[in-house]
Amino acid sequence: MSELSVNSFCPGQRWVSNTEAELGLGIIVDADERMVEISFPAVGERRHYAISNAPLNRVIYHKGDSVSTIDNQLFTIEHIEEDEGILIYAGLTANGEEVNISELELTSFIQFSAPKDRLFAGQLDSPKSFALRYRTLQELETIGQQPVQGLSGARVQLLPHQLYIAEQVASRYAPRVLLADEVGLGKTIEAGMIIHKQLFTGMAERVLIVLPDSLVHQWLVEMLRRFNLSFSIIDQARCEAIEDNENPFESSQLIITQLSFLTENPERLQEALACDWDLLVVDEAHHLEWSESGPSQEYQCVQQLAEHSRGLLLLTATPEQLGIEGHFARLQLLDPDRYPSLEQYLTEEESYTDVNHLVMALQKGEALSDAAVNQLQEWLGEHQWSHYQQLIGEPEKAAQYAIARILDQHGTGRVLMRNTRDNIAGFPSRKLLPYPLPKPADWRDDFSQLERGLDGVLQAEHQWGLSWLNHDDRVQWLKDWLKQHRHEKTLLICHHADTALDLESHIRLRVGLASAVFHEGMSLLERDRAAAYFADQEDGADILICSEIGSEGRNFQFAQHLILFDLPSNPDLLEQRIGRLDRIGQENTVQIHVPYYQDTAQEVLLNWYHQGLNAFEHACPGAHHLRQQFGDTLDQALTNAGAEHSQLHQQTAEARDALNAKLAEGRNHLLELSSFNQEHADELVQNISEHENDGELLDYLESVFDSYGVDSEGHSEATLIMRPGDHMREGHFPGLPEDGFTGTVSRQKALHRDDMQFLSWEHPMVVGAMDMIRSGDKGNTCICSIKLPPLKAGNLLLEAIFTMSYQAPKHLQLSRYMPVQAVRVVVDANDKDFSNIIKVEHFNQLGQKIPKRTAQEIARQGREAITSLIDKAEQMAAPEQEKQRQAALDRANDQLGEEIERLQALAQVNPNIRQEEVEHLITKRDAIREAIASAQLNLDAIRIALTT
Ligand SMILES: Nc1ncnc2c1ncn2[C@@H]1O[C@H](COP(=O)(O)OP(=O)(O)OP(=O)(O)O)[C@@H](O)[C@H]1O
Repeated sequence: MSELSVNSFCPGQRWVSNTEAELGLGIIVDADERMVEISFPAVGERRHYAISNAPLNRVIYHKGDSVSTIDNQLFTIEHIEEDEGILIYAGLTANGEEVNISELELTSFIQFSAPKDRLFAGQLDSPKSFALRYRTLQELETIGQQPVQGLSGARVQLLPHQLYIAEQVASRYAPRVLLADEVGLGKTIEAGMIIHKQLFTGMAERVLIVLPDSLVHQWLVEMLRRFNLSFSIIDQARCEAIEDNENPFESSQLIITQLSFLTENPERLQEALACDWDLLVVDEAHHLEWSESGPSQEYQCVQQLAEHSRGLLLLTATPEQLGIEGHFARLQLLDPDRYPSLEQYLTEEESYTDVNHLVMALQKGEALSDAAVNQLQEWLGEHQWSHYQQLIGEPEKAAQYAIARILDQHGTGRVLMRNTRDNIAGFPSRKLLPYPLPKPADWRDDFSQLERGLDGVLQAEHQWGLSWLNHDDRVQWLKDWLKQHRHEKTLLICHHADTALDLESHIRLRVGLASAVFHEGMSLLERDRAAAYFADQEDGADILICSEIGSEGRNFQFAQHLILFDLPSNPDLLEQRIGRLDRIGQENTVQIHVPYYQDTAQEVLLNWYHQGLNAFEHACPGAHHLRQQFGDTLDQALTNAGAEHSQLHQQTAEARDALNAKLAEGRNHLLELSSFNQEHADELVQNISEHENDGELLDYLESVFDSYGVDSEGHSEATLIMRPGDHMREGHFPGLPEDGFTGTVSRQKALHRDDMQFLSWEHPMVVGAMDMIRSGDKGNTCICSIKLPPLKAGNLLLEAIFTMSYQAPKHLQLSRYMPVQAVRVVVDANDKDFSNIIKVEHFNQLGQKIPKRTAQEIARQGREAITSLIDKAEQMAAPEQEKQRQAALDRANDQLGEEIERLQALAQVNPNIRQEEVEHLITKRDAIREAIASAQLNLDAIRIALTT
């Protein structure tokens, strides 16, 4: 081809820009001795260049290349001729038709992006860009191999119990789980981590969070501030702003909405149901009431959504708050195969102690009695038993296998995760401070005669009606107390909004404290403002007075004092109230102040909670059960307040101890086993900590910023200020706002400084930059010179990087079986394999940049030699293709095989499992296998080095 005119410009010739590849294929319009004019029809632009340094490369196709004409006719070149400087390509179309096409007739819509095409089109990158590209692949490979992938970027303290649950749950395909940690242990954070990991690893794309009204803002802020996840709220206002026929739930991938919005607007529910969801998250799930007589509207709404979503996270600290049936119904929402009937569930609960004993024996490696072996065989079922038998030569592995199956299929199941304060060190204690007040003379005890029944006594304000503030001694007590505790942040919870409102205005006027009120009559915005005013440490409210809605989900751990102005009749609600302060981040003993009237039902309830359940100073896991067990006796005691009730307290306390012991032996221990494993959790923490702050990320970012023209300057240790530079290569840099931002790689700093973002390998800017580099072509071709003494001068060396690529429907999520794994090959003209001898660092350090024109000349003149080097490299890398396919297949078989096996085992005990379900999984596994089998190893980047 050397006789073809490659360097002189002639109108009609096709050239390409070296610096603006996106312009497509250009046509020379005019050329004289000094200037050349070129038009780029694909983008409708023209450029004028001085001939001496025009950044243009002549495009000459070669025999065997497939090219397209302006009319989109594809042909393969057979022969090339030149006619007065213009190339004529002769070739064959797909139908075998012979064509003669002038280069003028070729399509202008081409982009050279494959490394080989770019190299021969003279589009060469600097050694720095090549090094950055390869480093990006290596970093992606490291990230993809870490079990903590997706969990390390959140701006949170690394708490083992949360990381453990998040890792366990988020690694599953379409997880369906009830997160039931005790109040305040961080379920929102766990859910955030799970969502983030699923999104980060491509296992989920569309997420719907359904919340009680009062928690919308808090979730929105937590998701953004802690996880960089930007959710959109869909409510009435947003729907009105959206076009008539557009489904508002399609307007974003990440959506938060209110449960009440869906139950009150059936057409909106239908719109939500019309969408495809990967993950549905429902907070305060105990509100989804269900009983055999009929499910609540809320339950039905979530049930429909749950059927339309692959994954489901239900969050509640008090799963049994509204009854065991409701708890069961929610478990059934999550995993109908595992929880086919209430009856079976109740029977199973009875056998948790036996399950626990067997699991413990297996864990300790004890010899099993004949009875235990029979039991194990029965529980495992035929298929799993035979698998267990096969493993028996490796006792530990066999035991682990059996334990996992028993816990899942006969224990508390893999859908229920619960951590308790007992598992977690460092929680502050709680202290009850009761304040007895003499019973007023006009007190009405007989609540059967009161309009509000028991509430008329527990919520004393009802005794006096509208003028209650003048009569109720709790009000004076409160004023006195507040005067003694001025400027100590205090949360007061009472049942009714009206009570909260009356109290707040009274306190504000009479005590002169900065106060705020929080109740269901306020708009969401007003409530959030009130909560923020209370949270403000410098100019904020000293006291926040809440109605019952303040007792759920909200974060008030910066306060130490909780005043319970009345007591709820449900002990789970009591725990929810205390949980506002007794949560992660509380640094002091939580002081629970309870004013009450002596010799009234208030005193009876207080004493029963305290002496019977010990519910003020400790979370009481069996509270709901005990409330049911002692319901009648307690109700009687409440009507007979003046009597002695120590026997009831003692009986309750004994039952509590017995129940706790039973739970510890059975359910709770099983839950603990599946919800927490200290050793594994510590490994996760260590794994994240190890990679943090090691300088690698900042160093990487420096190279990226340097290459893409982003300005950055040091702010303080481990902290950078970043902003778009004046000479930024791309108009836009992913994740970098116009006015820049400050980011730190120090987790501690990020936790204390809201004005800084937490920079990690999972930060959107870092992910965006890596994605841009990986999917773009910058850095995929490079020609340099290298001096390596043993190698003779004047030879070409090729460093080729390959990665696997595949075409598969997104829902198969192939990336989780086939993470990035670059293959690097170095070869010379004698076919000698230097891959393990000349490392990438050698090239990076010894490779010298050479003038672009010279490099382009090398590419042109060395085309044949380079092509043959690439062919050789492809042959050398080829076996990796099979290896990577096999590794991906193994991963897919492991994960999906386990799921199929589980379903088959459950089907033996649960006739509801349909054969189609099993078949569906098998079909999916086959599709994944097929996609993996067609994955190809492709050339990602090439660097040619001329030895000197
Ligand atoms: N890992 C963490 N790092 C920093 N703060 C955390 C972490 N986990 C939880 N928190 C904080 O602790 C508080 C309680 O967390 P969260 O709201 O997730 O708890 P919860 O279990 O959902 O509570 P509830 O049962 O009341 O709904 C929140 O203020 C949260 O921001």
